[in-house]
Formats: sequence, C-alpha cells, structure tokens
Amino acid sequence: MKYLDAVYKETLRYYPPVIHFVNRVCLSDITIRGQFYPKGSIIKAQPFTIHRSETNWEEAEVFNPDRFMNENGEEKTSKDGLKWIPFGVGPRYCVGMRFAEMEFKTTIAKLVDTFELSIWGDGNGEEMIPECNGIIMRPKGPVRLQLKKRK
Ligand code: HEM
Repeated sequence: MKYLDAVYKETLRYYPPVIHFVNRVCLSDITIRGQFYPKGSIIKAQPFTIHRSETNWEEAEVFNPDRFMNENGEEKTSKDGLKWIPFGVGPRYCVGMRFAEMEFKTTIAKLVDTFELSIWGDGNGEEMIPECNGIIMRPKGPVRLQLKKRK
C-alpha cells in the first residue's frame, strides 16, 4: 500500500490531469515577491509547470515513485504542499480528491491482483504522448498493455 501511494502521487505529479484550472482572483491590490497585481487580476497556478520545475523537484522529468518514500520504505511527507497541487490548494481545492484517490488505488490494486501486466509488443512499448483537450490532460492514443490472468 505504501508503494501504491507513492505511485499514485508520482503519477499525479508527472501527469496532472487538470492543468489549467487552479485560478484565483485578487480581491484587492497586492504585491507578491515584488510583482504588483491590481485588484481583479486572475492568477493561475499551473500544476504541470510546478510539478516539472527543477526548482521544486530533483530530476523533475524522471518518473520515479521512490521520491515519495524515505530510505525505510516509509511514506515521505513534504512540508511544502505547494509543490504538489494536482487537486489545487486552499479552501477551494478539489472536493472529489478523496474519491479520486480511492478510485485510482482500487483500480490499480484490483488490476495488479488479477493480472500480470507487461508492456505491449516487443517489450519496448510505445511512447505515451499526452494531449490536453482544453480541460483534461490524457493520453493522445490508446495505452497498450498485455494482460495475463493470474492463476
Ligand atoms: C484525478 C482526478 C481529479 C483531479 C486531478 C481534479 C483536479 C481538480 C482541480 C485542480 C480543481 C481546482 C482546485 C482549485 O482551484 O484549487 C478541482 C476542483 C473541483 N473538483 Fe476535481 N479533480 C479530480 C476529480 C474530481 C472528482 C472525482 C470530483 C467529484 C466527484 C471532482 C469535483 C470537483 C469540484 C466540485 C471542484 C470545484 C471545487 C470548488 O470550486 O470549490 N473532482 N478539481
């Protein structure tokens, strides 16, 4: 379960499905880190950009669930919750977060329990190309895997 949790977090870090919608409107004039924003400005925090920034994550372009585990195989908690924001942040963060987490973990656990999964074809697989339909980032083409029922 600990590794599944790390895979869940790393999947959402690497490919945050919602890449545009963490927006906030300034209710008054404000200056943040020397940058002035007048009242009414819309500020966007883009999860994809934040998740792939080397300032926030070591080897940000590498998919590595281990980054969420410590040397004892225990869950590593980040003190800075603003580096991982697939569900947004603050009082208006995603109300479906816990449901989505349960769905993800149940599906993966059931799949892995029932089937042996391997990469389709020659074992090298195909490059998974993400695309954004304006709202959601998802695979552009089919994701092909081989499934062998466990005995
Ligand atoms: C992996 C799945 C999901 C992702 C990545 C996701 C992501 C997000 C993000 C980034 C926001 C904006 C949060 C912010 O502005 O700080 C949001 C808002 C919201 N999400 Fe999700 N979401 C997911 C699943 C769901 C599910 C399953 C539901 C409902 C069952 C849901 C319902 C909502 C609602 C109602 C809001 C608006 C909350 C508000 O404005 O107060 N989401 N979600």
